[in-house]
Amino acid sequence: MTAGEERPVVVKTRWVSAEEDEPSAPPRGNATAEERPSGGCFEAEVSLPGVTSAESIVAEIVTAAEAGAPPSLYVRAKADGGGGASLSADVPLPDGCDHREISAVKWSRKRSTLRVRFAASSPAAAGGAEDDGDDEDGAGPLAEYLRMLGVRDGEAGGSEPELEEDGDPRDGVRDPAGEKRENPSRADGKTPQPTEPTKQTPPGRAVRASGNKKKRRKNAAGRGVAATPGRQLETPGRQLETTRPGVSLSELSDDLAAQLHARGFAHAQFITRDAVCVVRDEIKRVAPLYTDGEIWLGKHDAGAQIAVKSVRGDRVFWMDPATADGGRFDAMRSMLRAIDELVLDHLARACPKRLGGLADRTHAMLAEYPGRGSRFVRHVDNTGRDGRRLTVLCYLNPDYAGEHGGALKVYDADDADGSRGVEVAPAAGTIAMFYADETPHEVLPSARSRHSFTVWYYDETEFKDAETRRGEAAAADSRAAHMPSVDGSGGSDPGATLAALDASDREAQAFVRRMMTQRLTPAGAAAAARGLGERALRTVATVFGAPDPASFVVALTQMSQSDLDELRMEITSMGMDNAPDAELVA
Ligand SMILES: O=C(O)CCC(=O)C(=O)O
Ligand SMILES: [Fe+2]
Repeated sequence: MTAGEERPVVVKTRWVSAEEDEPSAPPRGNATAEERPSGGCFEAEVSLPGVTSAESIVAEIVTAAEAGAPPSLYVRAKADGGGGASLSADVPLPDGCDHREISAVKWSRKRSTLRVRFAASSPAAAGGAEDDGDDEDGAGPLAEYLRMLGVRDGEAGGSEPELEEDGDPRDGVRDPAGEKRENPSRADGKTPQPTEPTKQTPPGRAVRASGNKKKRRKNAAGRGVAATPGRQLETPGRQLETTRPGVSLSELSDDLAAQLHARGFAHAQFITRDAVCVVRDEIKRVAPLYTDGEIWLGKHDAGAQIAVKSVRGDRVFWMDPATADGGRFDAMRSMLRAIDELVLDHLARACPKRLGGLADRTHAMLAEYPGRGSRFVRHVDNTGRDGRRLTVLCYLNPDYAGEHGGALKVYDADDADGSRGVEVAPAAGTIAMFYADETPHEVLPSARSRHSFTVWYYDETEFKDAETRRGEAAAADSRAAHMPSVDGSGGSDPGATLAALDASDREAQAFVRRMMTQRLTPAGAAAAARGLGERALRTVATVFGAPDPASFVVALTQMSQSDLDELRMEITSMGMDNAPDAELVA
């Protein structure tokens, strides 16, 4: 364990027997750290004196750079008051503890302790649990859990007493599958606000919607979809906005337009639950093709596109027309046609000022938030004038219930402190839309798998301007491979964002990932940085906020381990803290 710089951090570890781990079991004597019981779990309790909110804790599992070193639970936090002392603890995880399987997390605000339980690995899993060099899961579920704790813990207090409870350590222990969890959103509907990251959702391979407007209008009969009466969903402590009685496409458009006028976003029941089931059945076929949703870390002109699960936890698949037209996605295509008609023919007329210039759209992005607290922190989709004007989502969750969490939370464009967010349940067939260039929104932690698809409609003029800028940038710098290509010329696989990254981007990305998921020494990090190509190093320096590549390498060599840890944590928690020089762009 490494104690923090200014305050003592006490770490207690122990093996917990299966009986004690079972919430309904009567208390038993604890197993000691040495006696590993069969079944049960390994528990690490980290006391963080002076820390009063889970929001100021970042925790992750790090795998050491050196072969053979055990993975560890690395916790860093800021104490309140007096300049906010930094605390950190590095808890090596013993053999027999599956560092990939967090079975419970509890934050006790009263005692300022964070308790994390890991499943005991089965003999077969124990072998497989060794670091295989795949760092994808490094910052995984624990960080997400902590975000959930942050959501539940806070000033408003009250509705989730187990988080504040001292006493029996079994209190408040959570089921990672979310089975027994209450809605992870705070009862007052508020979510702790990261200072707002500017963030965009990637258009992927953007395309013009097939055909011209007239043709689309002709095709968009909306067959196979029908609006139906909505229902109200309740969740402990608050009511989610959901749906309203179904109507025709033009009536639906009138309603949505009125909502857009009044508050900048809109939602309604769009397709039936049955239609949702058919679509879900269709998209099962592409399930293996989903890849991690990515965000852009860095600035507009330099950065790396990477997956940061704690910021954006979905997996996505871009459905290009060739796939959609392949004859196997009839319901999906029918739904898209109906949405095109709704937006391009009805809403564009009803909201001429903001939507009158809509012409084309991106491919449909299928997304799944896999549960386990996966979320997408508050962001605005289009902060770079990339042409996207309207975001349209349709939710594909036939059995959604409020306690599953995962609500879309939408804020007024001028709601800087995020106090006036409205939650929309991702219930089967609900359509939601908002202005892509001005509406902050987030996906609250989802305890269950949550499916949706999204299309972004372009404003023609802004899009053309963006295209011109991209053309210029591409001529100057082939990094334009990052940017959407309207004609699909950037590659043949719209799902594989990574494929569009050139070699130096990949190099930069690998370095950033390594920095975020492995506990490198400063010398090791500097050596790795020196090994980067010139352009990758430039990108990486920008991501880490260095003025230039050389200073970045020098800074790494001069850093202490705790400086480096701090830097890593800053990057890991981007989006929570909005590191000052960085933009988050998805
Ligand atoms: O799924 C949602 O409700 C919103 C997702 C989102 O904000 C995005 O993909 O940019
Ligand atoms: Fe978004």
